[in-house]
Amino acid sequence: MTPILTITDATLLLGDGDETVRALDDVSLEVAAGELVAIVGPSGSGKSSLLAVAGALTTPTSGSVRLGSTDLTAASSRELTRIRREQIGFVFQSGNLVPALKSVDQVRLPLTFGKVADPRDPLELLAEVGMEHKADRRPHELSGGERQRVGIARALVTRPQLLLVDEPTAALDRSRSQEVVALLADESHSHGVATIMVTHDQDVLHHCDRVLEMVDGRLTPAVAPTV
Ligand SMILES: Nc1ncnc2c1ncn2[C@@H]1O[C@H](COP(=O)(O)OP(=O)(O)OP(=O)(O)O)[C@@H](O)[C@H]1O
Repeated sequence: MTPILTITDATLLLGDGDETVRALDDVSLEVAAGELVAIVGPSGSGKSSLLAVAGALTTPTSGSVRLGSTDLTAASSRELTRIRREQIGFVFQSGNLVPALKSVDQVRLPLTFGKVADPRDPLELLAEVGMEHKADRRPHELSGGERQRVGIARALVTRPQLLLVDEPTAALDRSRSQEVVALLADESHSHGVATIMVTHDQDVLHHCDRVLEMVDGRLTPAVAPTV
């Protein structure tokens, strides 16, 4: 099967002169449609850098990144902006919702930045993540887990091929964490989305199809899947 995301020999140097940090060191990764891949590893090991490179927010110093048939390392910044908006969904630590907007408008927001070929219906998507009954609520009226659900719906409204998720359970208790990652697994599997999730949370890894570990900018499949 052709992977959705293919990172080949990516190295990312950050900083300058004597202060240069090898944030990514010859990283290769393929993620297939419908696959949920977890990235674990110590603080400062390069996990955020990997998400930034996968999400076309940063171009690696060397190596290549392909999304479907598009080489992101060769694309113009205008093209990258379009790809990020239409083909990549981002989910952040605590939902990153806009304080003034109702849930349904949070989900609709990515559709207001320009034309999207085949958007999901925001209300249907809210129903799918179990939040249709709170479509009119604003973030301060929602729990942490509910905010994450809305954030996940917002990331999926453009039908992205790739979903990048940064520590989705950082602000959640154990049972909410399980629910949110189970939802991510379900959405990835049922809609064929290639998903990469960075997490420190060992308790949610059993929901993931693969677990990789980042150490000193290098990616290894060293972590045994936890059941
Ligand atoms: N803009 C920058 N300039 C210089 N060095 C940077 C920059 N951003 C990150 N780094 C360094 O690159 C390395 C990887 O950082 P990164 O944020 O990718 O790690 P991480 O695994 O996501 O960490 P955490 O779990 O704490 O979020 C670290 O050594 C960090 O200090």
